[in-house]
Amino acid sequence: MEILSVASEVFPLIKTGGLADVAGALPLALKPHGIRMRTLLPGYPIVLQKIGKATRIGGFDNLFGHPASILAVDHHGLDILVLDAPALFDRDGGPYVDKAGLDYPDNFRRFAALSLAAAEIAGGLLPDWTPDLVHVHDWQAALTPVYMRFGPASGMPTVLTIHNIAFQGQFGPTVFPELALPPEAFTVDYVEYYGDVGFLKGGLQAATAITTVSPSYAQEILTPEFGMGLEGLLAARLSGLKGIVNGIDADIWDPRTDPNIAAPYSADKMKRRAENKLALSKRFGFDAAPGPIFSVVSRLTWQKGMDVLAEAIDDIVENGGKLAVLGSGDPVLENAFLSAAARHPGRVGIVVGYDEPLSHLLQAGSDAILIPSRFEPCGLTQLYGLRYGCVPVVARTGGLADTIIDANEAALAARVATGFQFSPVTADGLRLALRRVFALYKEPKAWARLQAQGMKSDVSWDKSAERYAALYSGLLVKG
Ligand SMILES: Nc1ncnc2c1ncn2[C@@H]1O[C@H](COP(=O)(O)OP(=O)(O)O[C@H]2O[C@H](CO)[C@@H](O)[C@H](O)[C@H]2O)[C@@H](O)[C@H]1O
Repeated sequence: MEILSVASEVFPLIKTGGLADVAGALPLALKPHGIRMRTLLPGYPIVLQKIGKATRIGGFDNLFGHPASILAVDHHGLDILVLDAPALFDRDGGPYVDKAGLDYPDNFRRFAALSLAAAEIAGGLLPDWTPDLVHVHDWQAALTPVYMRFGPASGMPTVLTIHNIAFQGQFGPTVFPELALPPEAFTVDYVEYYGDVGFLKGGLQAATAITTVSPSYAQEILTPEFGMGLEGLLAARLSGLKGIVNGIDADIWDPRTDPNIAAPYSADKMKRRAENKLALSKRFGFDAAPGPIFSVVSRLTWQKGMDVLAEAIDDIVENGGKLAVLGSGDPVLENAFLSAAARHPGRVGIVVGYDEPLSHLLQAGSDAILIPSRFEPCGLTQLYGLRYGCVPVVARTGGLADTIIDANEAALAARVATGFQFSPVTADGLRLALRRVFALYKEPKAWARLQAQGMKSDVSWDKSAERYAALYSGLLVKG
């Protein structure tokens, strides 16, 4: 089976969040199922630099006013197609925002171009390859199924995966004439969305099947609280909606071989984990007092409940804990953590920014990772935590609820607990959970069992890749 995957970020070429991890890991996980997945992404400068020499296998004389090429390359086992369109992607800032952190004003055009290029590939642009099915991710690729409906690949099945319904790619109606879509696409059946143009909305209407990244989130987005305005549309498409939980790349995230950590360890050789805790303490300037280190690796945003955590920091310190934060985002929240670090020297530290190697050391060296998200489609950091014996403390929502087994008395007695869940997502809710964490941490045997149980959890892609493979096969049979 030949599949074209389309995403705006793909690890290890470009990553700003979990989408990249998934888009980079799924193709490898599908290989044993006889599926060849080629992944199209934009040719940002860093991507072109990382791929090095690539072959031009097709192109456009005029893609939204400019020439563009499709480059092909094998990058560490990933079959990569790059849309090299310098007028759209050769920019100084990040993939979506400029150096000042502002959205590029032509984002609608940049990601419409990605989607149109994908639809053209599906329609036979490349002389030697057409896919059997197209799988697109998030709003940046969501117009692909819409373009396909109006082009030569109109009969080809498509899958749209929602990684976060909060990001919808909504633009004013004036962009519509620039999208090279026929007038009938500006209707409620396609991209028209309360008078605006909705990229995700159009994709949800046009895709053959819709998935999201956990079964609980698939249910939640049917409600007004989590659906962010799209709950009605999703309810109408219920038979085509499925939740498939993310896995993790077990080679990149392996404490036995991870080059980013201070000392390797495994479930049966946990002693050396302490060296990582020491290295982490040094990196964050922590004092030598005993007690658990809590970590955060996250965008610092309201979605991630970081304001709630900021309120509970003093309690962590009063109970003898420490907090190491890696992240960036909302300046108000960055400042809240910076001032907590100033208030509690040796106990609270924050690295503002994005640091992939440090994110590994945090999983290997801290005792527990805090994920107090208000909503979480899947979440990956709790899965990394499980694999690294870093106990996840999570809000009971979305994929967090699906992947962590709360250490309540019954689960502890049955030896199936893997972390802590709490709700509601308030400072008091979190404080109650922290109280349970501190109590269990004081029982080294019980704590070690919790870590061991987590490390035994299957966080690989195996089962989920099977589910995607079954979904694709079903669509192809129907098609
Ligand atoms: N400052 C930093 N430095 C280094 N690494 C950092 C970092 N901040 C975050 N990361 C890394 O970025 C990834 C974030 O993963 P999340 O699951 O939290 O996804 P995110 O909310 O971005 O995306 C959405 O997509 C994913 C994938 O489907 C869903 O799991 C999730 O619920 C949904 O919100 C992790 O690999 C994490 O280690």
